[in-house]
Amino acid sequence: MHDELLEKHLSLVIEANKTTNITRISSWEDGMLLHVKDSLLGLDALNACPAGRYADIGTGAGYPGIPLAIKSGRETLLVDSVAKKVQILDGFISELGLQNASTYAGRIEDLGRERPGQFTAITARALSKISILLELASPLLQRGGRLICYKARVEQEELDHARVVAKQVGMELVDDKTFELGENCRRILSYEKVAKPKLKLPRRTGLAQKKPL
Ligand SMILES: C[S@@+](CC[C@H](N)C(=O)[O-])C[C@H]1O[C@@H](n2cnc3c(N)ncnc32)[C@H](O)[C@@H]1O
Repeated sequence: MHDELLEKHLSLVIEANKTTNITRISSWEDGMLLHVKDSLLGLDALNACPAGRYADIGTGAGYPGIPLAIKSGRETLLVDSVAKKVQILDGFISELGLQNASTYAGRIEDLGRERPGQFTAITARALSKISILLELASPLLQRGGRLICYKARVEQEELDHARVVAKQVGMELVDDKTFELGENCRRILSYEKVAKPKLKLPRRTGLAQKKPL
């Protein structure tokens, strides 16, 4: 049943992509590997988060958010700033009959202002550097909640800077695993909210990405 839903989502994505650009992946084989299998590599990390609401920030076509919503059963919010993508996601949710998923059309920073501390798990794939993800996720998370970052190869410089920013925004690296994914690799890093941020978050909308900490 779950696998059927995962496949149905992928076929809806491939179909929608013919008229609106929501992903650069267009073949079934690539989609099964680089969207479905890849998304599920973070399932253990998600299951390690405290019970509660989960958000996939910068979800695009719903990866990894929709496969993780299907497999975990968590209450899931799919967040994207592009209204057209969110409209397509709403169609996916209704076609798939997902009772536990909903969408937010807007910027992550605005969600952070509207629903501070309301999530126990956040995922982000192909969105930003880790330091930026930490800044965006911290205000959304309750203490003990986790940000799960899907990365490929990560330069030491990015990790070092993430460590500095994590301290500023009250987060700490708690898990770091690397998986094989076809010819590529996927590294999944989880950061836990351990303290109040040392600065007021979210900063003005756009600053996290335009003027990173
Ligand atoms: C490269 S896509 C990745 C999509 C998906 N996570 C994946 O891995 O296939 C990044 C997505 O993040 C969204 N995005 C970027 N910045 C955002 C922000 N500040 N708030 C909400 N969505 C954002 C974009 O609209 C885009 O759909």
